[in-house]
Amino acid sequence: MKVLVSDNLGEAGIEILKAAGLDVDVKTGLSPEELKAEIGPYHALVIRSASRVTDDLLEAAENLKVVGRAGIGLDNVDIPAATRRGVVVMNTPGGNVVTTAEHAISMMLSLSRNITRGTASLKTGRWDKKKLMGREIYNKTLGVIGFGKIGSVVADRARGLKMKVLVYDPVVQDETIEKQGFESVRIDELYARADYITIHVPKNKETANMINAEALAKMKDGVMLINCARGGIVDEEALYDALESGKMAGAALDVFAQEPPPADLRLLQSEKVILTPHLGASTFEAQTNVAVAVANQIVEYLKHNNVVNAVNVPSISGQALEQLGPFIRLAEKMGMLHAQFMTEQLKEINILYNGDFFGYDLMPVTSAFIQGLLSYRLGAEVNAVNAHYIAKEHGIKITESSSPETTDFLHMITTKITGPEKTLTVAGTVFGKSDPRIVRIDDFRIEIIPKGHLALIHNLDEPGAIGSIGTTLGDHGINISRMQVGLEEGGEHNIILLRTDTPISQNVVDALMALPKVISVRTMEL
Ligand SMILES: NC(=O)c1ccc[n+]([C@@H]2O[C@H](COP(=O)([O-])OP(=O)(O)OC[C@H]3O[C@@H](n4cnc5c(N)ncnc54)[C@H](O)[C@@H]3O)[C@@H](O)[C@H]2O)c1
Ligand SMILES: O=C(O)CC[C@@H](O)C(=O)O
Repeated sequence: MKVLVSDNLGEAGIEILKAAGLDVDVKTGLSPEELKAEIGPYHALVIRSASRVTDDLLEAAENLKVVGRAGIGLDNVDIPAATRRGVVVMNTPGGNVVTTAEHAISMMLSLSRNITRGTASLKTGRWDKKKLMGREIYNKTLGVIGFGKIGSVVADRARGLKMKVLVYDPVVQDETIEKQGFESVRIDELYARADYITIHVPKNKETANMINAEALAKMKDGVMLINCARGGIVDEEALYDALESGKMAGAALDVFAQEPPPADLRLLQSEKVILTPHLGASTFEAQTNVAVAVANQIVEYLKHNNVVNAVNVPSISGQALEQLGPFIRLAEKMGMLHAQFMTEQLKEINILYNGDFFGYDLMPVTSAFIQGLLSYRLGAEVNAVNAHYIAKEHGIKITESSSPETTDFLHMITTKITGPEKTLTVAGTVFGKSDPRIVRIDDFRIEIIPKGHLALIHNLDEPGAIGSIGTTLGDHGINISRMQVGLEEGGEHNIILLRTDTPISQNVVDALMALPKVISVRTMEL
């Protein structure tokens, strides 16, 4: 398996990839065209924020299975396009949280005490002691917008500096914020009361340009703003105007609408602005953390099919994988079984989970079922990442429900496929810790390991029927390793489920069909 590292990645991560036996190439600073020309043979792409993973790039990435972002932000990745093409996109939340929070605090302190302006003026031979009068942050009010991983660390560090902290986050409950000792307020109150405002929200439709002229007008005179989140959350022109008018006393920016910012960006000329070139996550510690995390995640996925921290497929890891893994494998086989039975158009998929599935989200199991079902018809491009998407694209309705009630088994998955004319129900369970079994096909109760060559035969419930089937298979050199016979509801037909050591070819099916007591034969490969 080949891994391309197209942005700077901590050495520790590269070592992990190599130690896992992966073939690693580090090629940084490639233009989009160069990256497109290189990507073809690679199975994994490791990026930070410089490489752009566009639909166009993905089209050329014919072997790509996973994009790993050493860091959090994924605004340089076309996630829907990756999903459509079955490429897992993963990031490493957590690894650079403290570092970025510390950067925001550093920016606030630097801004308050004119550290950068003092440095610059001294280097030009000046002694601007009077001009560069600062302000204390002690007892001042910090408004934190976004109380996620980074915002909550910033709030905690600010408390340590004896600041009063106000928090605005429409998602986090007031009680959660208050329990941690901070005051939860609405946004306008934060604007009205804060001496410093620091932004820690993701950039999305709602937050793009959220700090615009209107928001700036609501802020306290002399406020200072820190943005170590994403460029484009702050309207750079409106910010420049607020600084020029004296409404705002200073701003610290680590991120820009365009990176690097254009040389004619007016903000670059303002004395009241301090700037860093997206350095929020740039410490040795954070880069080691994210490099190690992304490398381990890629190894887990490429070598063990274990998806960790993915943003476009339900992630599963550790204990969850141990407990759900057998059900995931069972569900995929059940999907394959359905696909071979139900040859008509698919309209609807219903999945019912009975029993206690250890409290886990069962989405990975459902995805595996859909993957098994659709990949049989549509080929290997259907995988757990894009299975839901492809089903939706084909107009197939999917409903999933679960009930803690157990039936005949501790855990049971019942899947029903509806086509224009027929329905098919298949149920399965796992015996012990990892022994999958199909236990029902429509009303036929069975117990079969979903593996190998199977045949389902309908025959008349008359003496000699089963014997003639066994003899015909034997005449063609096919050994039956397992046979189950059931009586269909109503009693006229038998259903025989056979497992054979070798596949049953079409000429054998024809020979079976020629037997007077055989009504139908369907073979399956699981
Ligand atoms: N400068 C850097 O190098 C650097 C490094 C890491 C992360 N980041 C950026 O920092 C930001 C925060 O990262 P995080 O890991 O803390 O994310 P997170 O997902 O843990 O937290 C984001 C928080 O913002 C809240 N939020 C969403 N919309 C909001 C809105 N309209 N108003 C107020 N709150 C809102 C969410 O509820 C969530 O609690 C992201 O934009 C991330 O890309 C930058
Ligand atoms: O890789 C970087 O330096 C950017 C980090 C940061 O913006 C992130 O989103 O994790």
